[in-house]
Amino acid sequence: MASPQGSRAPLEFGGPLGAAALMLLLPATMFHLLLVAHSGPARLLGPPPYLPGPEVLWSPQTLLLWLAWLGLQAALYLLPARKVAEGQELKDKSRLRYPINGNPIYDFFLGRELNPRIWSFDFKYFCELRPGLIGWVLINLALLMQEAELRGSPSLAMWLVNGFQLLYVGDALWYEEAVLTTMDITHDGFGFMLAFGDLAWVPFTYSLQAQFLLHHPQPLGLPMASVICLINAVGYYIFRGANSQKNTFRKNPSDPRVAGLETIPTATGRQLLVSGWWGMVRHPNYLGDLIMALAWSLPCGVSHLLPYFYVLYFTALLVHREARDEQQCLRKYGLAWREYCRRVPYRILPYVY
Ligand SMILES: NC(=O)C1=CN([C@@H]2O[C@H](COP(=O)(O)OP(=O)(O)OC[C@H]3O[C@@H](n4cnc5c(N)ncnc54)[C@H](OP(=O)(O)O)[C@@H]3O)[C@@H](O)[C@H]2O)C=CC1
Ligand SMILES: CC(C)CCC[C@@H](C)[C@H]1CC=C2C3=C(CC[C@@]21C)[C@@]1(C)CC[C@H](O)C(C)(C)[C@@H]1CC3
Repeated sequence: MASPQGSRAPLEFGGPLGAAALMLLLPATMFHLLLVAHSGPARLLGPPPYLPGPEVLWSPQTLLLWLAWLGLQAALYLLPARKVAEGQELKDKSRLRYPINGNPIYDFFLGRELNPRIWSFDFKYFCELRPGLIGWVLINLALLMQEAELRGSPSLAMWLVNGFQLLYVGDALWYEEAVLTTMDITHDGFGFMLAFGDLAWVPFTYSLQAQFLLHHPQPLGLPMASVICLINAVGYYIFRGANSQKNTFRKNPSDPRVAGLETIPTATGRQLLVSGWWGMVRHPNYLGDLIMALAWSLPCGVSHLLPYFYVLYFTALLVHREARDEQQCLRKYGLAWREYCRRVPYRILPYVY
């Protein structure tokens, strides 16, 4: 197994200090969001309405339920009847690495092991998708049912949020293999960031809009709902189009769907797309994802900032992620990457950023 970063790779996320701060801030933010979503004023920036005592936070049944959920997902993951896909080849496959003076806080946050496995059970790949994403959909569904119980039927806003996010998760599971080329799998280790991110942050904060709607019902008329559906459809079209175009190209550049696209050759033998979606901005998939994020918040109205937390967080995450990817591509492709940046100057939003 290899370490995700070489010993001289520059530190990311603000190094050990940034990593330590994030490990305190992220769980605190998650609890704050959940407490505030349930409170009357639902103020994103105010103090939490109350602090739950340990008797509320600790429940053996909940722990058992959580372990059963992970156990079930692990059992399904291990089923022998499954498709096996190949991941990216590691550069130093044949060499053992001995970490010297690694920073424990930074390493704990980003993880030292790139592919922690026991036999064929890959912890990072397992956690990245199924438990958190399906858990998110189940939490949304539970909130929808609770709303039906409380008010006679689920609101239109709740249906939209559930529908949009179900489509997003369904898409991720349908194109499961594509996760193998994401930065999380190819570059990042399996540390606090991904373990907490996948298993806690995704199901609990990504379901914030549905949690908000349960406690703060919002009127939504059909014309506005149609506009929001259109926004989500445009976002999904860009997100899926861009991701599929790159994945098809990376698998087989002479596939007729991508063979006509203009490319830049690189010293590694790989090529960079410079027309189609990837000629519009350098991260068209992020743009689509962000448009969808907006569509998930709009059904919650504009009276509160809280449901827009996801849009704000996600913009920050993708801007930071884009910068990290940029550094990695510059290291990988050198001059060819500079040429790509010259030909496609905007990163995420055409003519703006
Ligand atoms: N919902 C959520 O919380 C999150 C969702 N996402 C989504 O995950 C998806 C994957 O994102 P991510 O892993 O960050 O990165 P991308 O799928 O955007 O992949 C970036 C890589 O694509 C390749 N590439 C870049 N430009 C080109 C080009 N012009 N032509 C060909 N290949 C190119 C490079 O790798 P190489 O050349 O080695 O192939 C680069 O490192 C995105 O859709 C994103 O929106 C991401 C983070 C969080
Ligand atoms: C806790 C921190 C603030 C941030 C942690 C980040 C993680 C939550 C995200 C990093 C990359 C992710 C991806 C998805 C979910 C969120 C995390 C884990 C993804 C599985 C969502 C569905 C998409 O279709 C995808 C492209 C498969 C995503 C891959 C990246």
